[in-house]
Amino acid sequence: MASLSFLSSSASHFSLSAELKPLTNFKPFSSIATGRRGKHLSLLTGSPNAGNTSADGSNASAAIDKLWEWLCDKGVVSSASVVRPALVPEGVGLVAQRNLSRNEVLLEVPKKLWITPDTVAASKIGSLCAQLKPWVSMALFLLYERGRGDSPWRCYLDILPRFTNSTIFWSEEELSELQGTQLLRTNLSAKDYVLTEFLKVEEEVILPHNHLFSSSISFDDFLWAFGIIRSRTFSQLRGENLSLIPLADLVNHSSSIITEDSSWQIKGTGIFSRELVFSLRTPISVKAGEQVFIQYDLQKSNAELALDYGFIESSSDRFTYTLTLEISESDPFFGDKLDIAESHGLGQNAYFDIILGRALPPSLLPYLRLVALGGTDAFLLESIFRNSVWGHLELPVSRANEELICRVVRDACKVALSSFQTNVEEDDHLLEQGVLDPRLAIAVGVRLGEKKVLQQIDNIFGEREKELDELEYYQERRLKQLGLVGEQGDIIFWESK
Ligand SMILES: C[S@@+](CC[C@H](N)C(=O)[O-])C[C@H]1O[C@@H](n2cnc3c(N)ncnc32)[C@H](O)[C@@H]1O
Repeated sequence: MASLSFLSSSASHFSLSAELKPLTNFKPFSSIATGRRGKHLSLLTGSPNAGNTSADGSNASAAIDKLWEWLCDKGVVSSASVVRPALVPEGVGLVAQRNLSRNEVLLEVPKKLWITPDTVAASKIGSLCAQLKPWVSMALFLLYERGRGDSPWRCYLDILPRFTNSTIFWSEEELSELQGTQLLRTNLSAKDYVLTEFLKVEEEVILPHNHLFSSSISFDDFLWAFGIIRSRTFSQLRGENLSLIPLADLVNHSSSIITEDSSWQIKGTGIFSRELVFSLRTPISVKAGEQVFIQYDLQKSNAELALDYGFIESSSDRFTYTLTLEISESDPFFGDKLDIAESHGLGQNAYFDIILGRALPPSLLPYLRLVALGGTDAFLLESIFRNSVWGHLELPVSRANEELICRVVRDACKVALSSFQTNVEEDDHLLEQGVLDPRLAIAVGVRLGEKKVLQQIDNIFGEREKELDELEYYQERRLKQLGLVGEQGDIIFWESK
């Protein structure tokens, strides 16, 4: 992911430099592209490379029917169930079998049917996976089970898509539409991360135990498993709690559902509530025959939605640009600045998500002023100011400091904007033209959003630059506090009579 980075250098002449640098804040749970486009409804039949596309929908429908039978056998669903899986525009989804009221329970999946790190531990490959990260062990488990002819998970594996429109599955050509975006960098670091994990697990587990895996496992296979886990796990079920919940993971996302309340819960049932079930509810009322949707995660930006699930939204709240600021180690005041930043919950590097149409994050300006602080303003870094310095940084410190942060931010925005191939008008025009390929629509939406946020940041600091002469700075505020400035801003002198 690209980000704006402001490195303070020689504070004595207030020089800051702006550069684009990779952002390393891809959150794992938090190249090789498959080269397949568009059609998302491709279901697995044994291996992603041998999957049937569901262009005619018949193979997909057969796989859905088998899943249903399997779930009936397990006692999870019955003819009385209120939802059933079906083919929908988003792939497979859950369709209401009768009118449903808000908060009605849709399904309950017992823990024995979840795929979790515990499921892996109890399997034949469990002992090999003990030291692995939860998601890596689950990825390996999916691939191990996929390779077994008699897998007890076959009916579930067969409804998993071969790919989604997540950017991790895009071809180089498709990715070129993201040129200049932070998403492109994040996607790269995500794939690098998966590759690193793959090479490690290949060397430590897969190759030494080749006989356990019926076919060789490639990076493409591992990436598929990563994409499946990433797109199908519920937001709060991460780390050790990472779980794939068959049937519940068929529910699709809708932007029109904006409730903050979670649509699911894990609760105890049976005698003494000992058996855990995953219970999914509908956040809104739904008519018989309509698809049930939930809100996946209100906090995710469009770049995160594109990377995790392969779709974006049009809401401006989803468009963000992450500013990365850094206190340079070569700054003569590095230690003091770091100390001040850390005592306010920030560090040597600080990331600020700027959201389209929203005010700047409150700690951005103080941090920027801190990074830029130097010269005659450096006295604020002295230890006697340690308890009050942040308060001073929340307001303009000096004209030079304020001018410097405006200039650096605006220069960095211009550099970032110049790295896109298209401008806002061209992207708007493309979107107005109508139906785009789904991946191109994601690319255009994301790059347009990032550019709009960059323009917004540039405008904010541009306006600030115009006000530099009117702003009140530290010295003036201090004189006022001491009663040394008159009503008109004139300095009061005491002359001896
Ligand atoms: C948890 S799965 C839901 C089941 C999935 N539709 C399937 O066919 O298996 C999440 C995936 O469904 C698709 N999806 C869910 N909501 C969507 C939406 N609003 N628009 C487009 N695709 C969506 C995306 O491919 C996403 O990665």
